[in-house]
Amino acid sequence: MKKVTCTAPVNIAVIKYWGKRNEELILPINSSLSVTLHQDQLKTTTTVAANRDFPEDRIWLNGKEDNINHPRLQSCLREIRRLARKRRSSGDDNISKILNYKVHICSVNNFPTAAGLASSAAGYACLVYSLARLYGVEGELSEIARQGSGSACRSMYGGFVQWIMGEREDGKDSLAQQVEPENHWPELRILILVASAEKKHVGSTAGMQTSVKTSPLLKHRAESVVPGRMEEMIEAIKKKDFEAFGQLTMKDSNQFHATCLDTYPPIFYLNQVSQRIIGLVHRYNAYYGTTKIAYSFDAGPNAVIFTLDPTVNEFVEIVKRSFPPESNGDP
Ligand SMILES: Nc1ncnc2c1ncn2[C@@H]1O[C@H](COP(=O)(O)OP(=O)(O)OP(=O)(O)O)[C@@H](O)[C@H]1O
Ligand SMILES: C[C@@](O)(CCOP(=O)(O)OP(=O)(O)O)CC(=O)O
Repeated sequence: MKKVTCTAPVNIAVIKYWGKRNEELILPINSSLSVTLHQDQLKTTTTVAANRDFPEDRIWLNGKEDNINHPRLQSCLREIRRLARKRRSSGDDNISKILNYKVHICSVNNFPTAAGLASSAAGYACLVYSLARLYGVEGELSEIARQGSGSACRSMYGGFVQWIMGEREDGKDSLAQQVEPENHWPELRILILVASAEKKHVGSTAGMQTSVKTSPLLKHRAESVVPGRMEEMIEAIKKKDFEAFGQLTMKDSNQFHATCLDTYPPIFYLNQVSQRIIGLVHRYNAYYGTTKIAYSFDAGPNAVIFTLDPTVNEFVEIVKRSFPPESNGDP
């Protein structure tokens, strides 16, 4: 038996991906950019084992058996095995044996699954990386992780990562690329305020399909807004300019949720707690006359807060005062 265990962190998009031009290959209608969290925070841990006694491939997600025939899971397995076969044909005998075995995959998220906290990103990045290690496959793996879940390709790298949308129909140029490494902006802090750990009603995949079909705002965003924002965001990150970084992050999150509202029928991911957090952040920044805190919301009500180290304690105190424990269900 051969067994490998790996971990992969969640990434939080500050320029959001929303909408595909190819559903099967998972090719996006716009580029996106994210910050990958540290390995010791929100993460997936996956163990993959290959054994000659396993009669079939199987997967367990958070302790419960899941559907191994899920097309996205099958795409990742097929692509990694294809690369492994290529390696075998170039003379690597160790791989031959394992390629004849079935695999068991066991994956655990240390945070809520399918609650808008990018579990599919960490989950598929971890799956692809673990399988690659099992089969001794190396090289550009973001293209395979992308076929599990679009946002997963960005979790293949640490630090600040862009997913370049690409132009080719076969998706070979739709890849993740590190913009700056993990240690680039050590003062940057990310806090997650969990407004609800419930599974969301409209998943990202289905939600963005409806948006592509019905939202004129999404088309405008992809064609005329995101290209400029990608450039501005990369510059803000390179210069460690929090004012620019924070404002772009909030504006992009707001526009993403505006496209959800522009979708027909509309999709609501934010709830009253999210709206109160947005108000709190803007009041805090207005008080200081500068952007000291920024928020971003994925496809769910949970807030991701970006700030710099000296601001953390004061802001956390304000959140605690605004959402006392007895107000139940709040962060
Ligand atoms: N550890 C994992 N291993 C494999 N697949 C996973 C894992 N975690 C989540 N997934 C898959 O991802 C799905 C959830 O993805 P979905 O996009 O709906 O939510 P999310 O990723 O938590 O939120 P969002 O992408 O909006 O931030 C799960 O139903 C499961 O199929
Ligand atoms: C709002 C988002 O988090 C949407 C993520 O969508 P997914 O990557 O989960 O969607 P699929 O490609 O269909 O699996 C924004 C982002 O992470 O860029």
